[in-house]
Amino acid sequence: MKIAILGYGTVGKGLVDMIDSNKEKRNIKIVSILVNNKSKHKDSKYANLITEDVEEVFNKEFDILVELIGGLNPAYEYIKRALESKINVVTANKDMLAEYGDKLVTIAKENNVSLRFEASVGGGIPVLKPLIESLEGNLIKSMYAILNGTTNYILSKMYDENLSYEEVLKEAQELGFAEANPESDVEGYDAARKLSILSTLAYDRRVYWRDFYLEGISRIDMKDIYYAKKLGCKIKLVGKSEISDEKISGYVRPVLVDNDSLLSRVDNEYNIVVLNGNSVGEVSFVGKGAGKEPTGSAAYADVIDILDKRVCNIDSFTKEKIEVEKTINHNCEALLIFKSPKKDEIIDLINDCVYDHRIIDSTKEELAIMISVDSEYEINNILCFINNKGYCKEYRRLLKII
Ligand SMILES: NC(=O)C1=CN([C@@H]2O[C@H](COP(=O)(O)OP(=O)(O)OC[C@H]3O[C@@H](n4cnc5c(N)ncnc54)[C@H](OP(=O)(O)O)[C@@H]3O)[C@@H](O)[C@H]2O)C=CC1
Ligand SMILES: N[C@@H](CC=O)C(=O)O
Repeated sequence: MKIAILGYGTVGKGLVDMIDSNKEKRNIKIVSILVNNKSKHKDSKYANLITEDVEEVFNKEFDILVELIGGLNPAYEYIKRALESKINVVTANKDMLAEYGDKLVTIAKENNVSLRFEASVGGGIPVLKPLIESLEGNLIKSMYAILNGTTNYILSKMYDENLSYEEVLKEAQELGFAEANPESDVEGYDAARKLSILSTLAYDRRVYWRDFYLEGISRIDMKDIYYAKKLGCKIKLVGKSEISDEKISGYVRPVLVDNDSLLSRVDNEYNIVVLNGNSVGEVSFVGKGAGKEPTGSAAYADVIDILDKRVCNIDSFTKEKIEVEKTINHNCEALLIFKSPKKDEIIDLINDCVYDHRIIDSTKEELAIMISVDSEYEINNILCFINNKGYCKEYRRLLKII
């Protein structure tokens, strides 16, 4: 089996190492490796196969194209070209799947070749294959997950080691966890794209990532961590979606999770996906969600599946787009934090509106109150009243998973 690899960065190197360490078992020959800047790779393993010219790659003969460049362009053009030339494709590119999954799946089908993307969700965790194959007979009703290694790493280090957001983001970049533009990680886009891929496959409807409620971690500071600790919780960037009555609801947002919960035990670059099927009940998949070896392992598994001629059904991408409800319409708890001198007025107003609430902290600068309500609409109303009355313009809210 001959393969060409586009991209020789974190994941590309992880894949090449795995191919090499399994040489005795599998006969996979790398014919070409495309990079952006060849001079960076002059001392690399396989330096003789490295090129900056994509035509040089496509002039070679190969059975699988592995796309590990990232981003939409030129990756889309290269994947499309390979599929149209009846070449199988493996990719780790969730940006691409989330945006153009429907188009690419159609092209792959028309040309009778495989498009595999296990590494695009959950790094090294085998989750797409079990979802598509092992759980095929289940109706998946809901899922919740930690889907971004970089943000989980940042939140863990802020919590455990009191390190600043900026310091840990830099570390996550050096470790190869972060995207080329880390805004994708910290603003939650990456997690939302992964949640949309999972949701599309799980609910057999095309779920578009921008339709989820979306909030990242870039505004989480040490004060939020302080409140989380005080409440016996951690803060995690969680993605959640569910289907009911032909409607999907879903979000990616930072939430408080109890210290003894499943999510709370998933730290650093680890990810977790919990799926709820009608027959199987809850099943969880946990493992490293980012980094060279884990993601290389997932891409390698896709190559092997193609080599062994195992095909899987990913038609859900071509189904009609389904509407997504962004607001939580069942009971929830939230920590509201107000920066305002009008604390008494805010407390009185909350007293009038919410039966179940408790003050967590009240200092000269800040008031923190935990409230329990029947839906997120109530929280929005309270914040709207407070704002309209001019009591506070600067507030934050952190939902708690219950
Ligand atoms: N890092 C991770 O943990 C994970 C990453 N992914 C996904 O895997 C993919 C690759 O990520 P990662 O390995 O981290 O990225 P890197 O930035 O480490 O590597 C990207 C590689 O692609 C090459 N490249 C970039 N742009 C071009 C271009 N226009 N033409 C040719 N080559 C190009 C770069 O060349 P050069 O070396 O010359 O700069 C580099 O070799 C992305 O889609 C990412 O989202 C998925 C799961 C986990
Ligand atoms: N930047 C991503 C890499 C893997 O998908 C992450 O941090 O999870």
